[in-house]
Parts: sequence; structure tokens; C-alpha cells
Amino acid sequence: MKHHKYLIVGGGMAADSAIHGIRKIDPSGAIAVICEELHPPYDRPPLSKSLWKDAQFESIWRSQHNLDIAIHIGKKIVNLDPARKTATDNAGNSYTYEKLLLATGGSVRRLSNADENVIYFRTVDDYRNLRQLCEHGSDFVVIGGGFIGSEIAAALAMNNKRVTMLFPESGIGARVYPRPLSEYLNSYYQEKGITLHAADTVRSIQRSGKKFVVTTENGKVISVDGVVAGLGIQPNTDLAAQAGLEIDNGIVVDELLRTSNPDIFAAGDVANFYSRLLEKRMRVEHEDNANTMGEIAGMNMAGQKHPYHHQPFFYSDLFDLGYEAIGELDTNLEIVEDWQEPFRTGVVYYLRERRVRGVLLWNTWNKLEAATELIAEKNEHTPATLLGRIRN
Ligand SMILES: NC(=O)c1ccc[n+]([C@@H]2O[C@H](COP(=O)([O-])OP(=O)(O)OC[C@H]3O[C@@H](n4cnc5c(N)ncnc54)[C@H](O)[C@@H]3O)[C@@H](O)[C@H]2O)c1
Repeated sequence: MKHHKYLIVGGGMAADSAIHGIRKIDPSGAIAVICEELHPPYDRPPLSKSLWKDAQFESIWRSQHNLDIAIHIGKKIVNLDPARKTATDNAGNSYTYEKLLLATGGSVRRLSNADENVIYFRTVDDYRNLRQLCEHGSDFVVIGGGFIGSEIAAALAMNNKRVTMLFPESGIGARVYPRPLSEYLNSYYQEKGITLHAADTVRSIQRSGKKFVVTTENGKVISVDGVVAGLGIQPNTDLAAQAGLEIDNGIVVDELLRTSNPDIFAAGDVANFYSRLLEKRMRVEHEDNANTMGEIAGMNMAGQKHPYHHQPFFYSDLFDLGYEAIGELDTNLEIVEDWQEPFRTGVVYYLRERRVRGVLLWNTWNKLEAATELIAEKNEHTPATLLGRIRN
């Protein structure tokens, strides 16, 4: 039985940020990290973005230099007993703790009717597998039109691969971007040489020698060298549920990022928190959330009382288009589009009850502060009060 003041379950970006958060406050309390993945913490965004351009692979690893932690790679906590403050891993090792963090992240959604060699893209191993396929392969199918689908399709096309995209919505990023922008992205991706099958899904994916044969519900048959899928994730809540913690679309945490057990915290993709600014509970699956929430959780585990009031933030690169986004980007909200140059440069506002809840800064840079203030000020708006408000 090993005792640690702090036990961190998970080895992703939220876990790594929590280590740094703890060490800001407590320079010497014993920290153990139990990391199911076979790698120490690394940055995920480069896997679908900069590593396909000019970034060096080694740059993804996050530094734990001088932090004095015990990291158990390839181990999974399978039992958590909050009454005894004890966690047990899949090799039968037990760990006791004073404060525990659940940074268990999410698991990729999979297709039921597909060959097992489809790459459900999320980890560094998925990146390596795809890179290996790229060495000899020239034709790829990308399934899903969300963040991973749009970024990986662009990355492959920029690396001179022939790409076919397949997704159930009418347009790329349809859950996040307003319809005209999503439709523009369809034509933009086609201009870049990508074949699109929108409003279509997979009937089956089978192996034929070294090739994959993808058959769609609309009857298309596509033979390729590799299939990559980004179908969304599901929060890993099994351990929290087994420990009797409150679950509701993720692990429910309070402002201080404590679960329904005050000695157990949660952060990152798995945590469902209340956003005072957006006035709703939410679970956010972006890097910035993992980093900022992880750090605050770590500081609070070490005795601080910092409420988590950060606004959700994310960004993406799609060929030569890029953007930053803040707040809640949901196409079910009222949308005000303000294009300086249609679909090349502009700002999109997302409103609920006449207040701005989210801002998409499309090729519009250094305006994050203005967008953040607009959400925080909580004034009522109409299209007339927003048009021209934020410009490059
Ligand atoms: N730039 C960023 O912030 C960024 C980049 C990459 C990934 N991520 C995060 O990583 C996670 C995973 O990304 P993702 O792209 O997988 O999720 P996503 O939720 O962005 O997109 C999921 C997509 O899956 C597709 N889909 C679902 N079921 C399908 C089916 N049966 N057949 C075909 N398509 C189907 C839909 O097109 C949907 O848009 C997300 O939480 C995302 O926020 C973020």
C-alpha cells in the first residue's frame, strides 16, 4: 500500500496541469499519477494540427522537470473506495490518498460495423499509426465532420493525400458554425481537392488485402489505404460511478471543482461544472479547459479556494483559415454574422435571451479580450448593436 498526499487518476493535459497547480502551492507533498496510456502527458492539439505542418514531434511532450512526482505508466485505477480513501489499479496495487483528482477524460465513440483497423483519432499512438499508413498510402477516408474530421482531412490533403470525407450533417462543423459558413467550408474543402459525402453514413468498412472498402448508406463504395474517424467522445465516468459520486453528463463538480465527495476533485473533459458567466452547467472538451481547470483543481487540492470561472476557449486551423472562439458556440442559439469579407474574415455572435454567450473570431486576431468582455458584461444586444463591434 503506497500513501500519497495527492493521487491523480489520468495522465492527460488536465492531469499534467493539476500537477503544476499543486506544486505552485505545495512544493513537496507526495504526488502520484496513474496513467493508463503508455506515455507521459503530452499536448493533443499538435496531433491534428501543427505536426502535419512544420512542428517537431518531440515538442508535444509536457515537462515534469523538477516536480518530483511518481508516475505509473500503463496502469489503470479499477476501484475507488472513498470511505477508505484508497484506489486500486489493474495490477492489484493499492494507493491511499488525502486528495484525489479524477482526470479520466473521454473515450472515442466507435462504429459497430467496421474493421478493427479504423483509426479513431485521439492519442499519440493514433497519430503514429496514421503517419505510418501515410508512408505508403495515398487515399484516405475521414469519417466525421467535427473537430477531428475537419482538421485531419485538411492535414492529410496538405500532405498530398487524396481524401474523401463522410459525415451525417449537411456541412462541415455544422454543430458549431452557422449554416452559410458550414456550406462555404464544404465548397472550400472541395476546392482543396477533398471529395465530400455529406448527409451520409457508414454501412460497413471491410478489409480487402491491404485496402479498406468503405460502403456508405447512400451506396457509395470507396477503396482506400486508411480510414480515420472522429465521432466524438464519451466522458469516462465508470470509476466515479462505482465510487458513488454524482454523475450527470460527466462527473458533477462544484465551483471549487470538488465532486460530491469533498476530497475527490475532477477536471478536464470529464468534469461537468457550472459556468457562472454562461449561467449553465456544461462539460467542455477542449485543451484550454483541460489546462485551466486542471491547474485550478490542483491548487484547490493543495488547500486554495479558487472558484473556476473561466470562459470556454478553443481554436482551430483549417488549411489557411484559422479562428479563435470563446464562450458557448451552439447553432441552436440566435446567430448574428458580421462578415468583413464573407467567410474569410469576420465575427459570429451567438445569443441566448438577447445576451451574447459565444463569439467566433474567424481570421480575426487579437480580439479575444473584447469578445470575453462582451460575454461578461451581460448587456442585451440586437444585430444593430453588434455589427461592426469587433473588427480586425
Ligand atoms: N480544435 C479543437 O478544439 C479540437 C480539435 C480536435 C478535437 N477536439 C476535441 O476532441 C473531441 C473529439 O473530436 P471529434 O471531432 O471526434 O468530435 P466532434 O463532437 O467535434 O464531432 C463528432 C462528429 O462525429 C460525426 N459522427 C457521429 N456519429 C457518426 C457516425 N455514426 N457516422 C459518421 N459520422 C458520425 C459527426 O459528423 C460529428 O460532427 C471533441 O471533444 C473535440 O472538442 C477539439
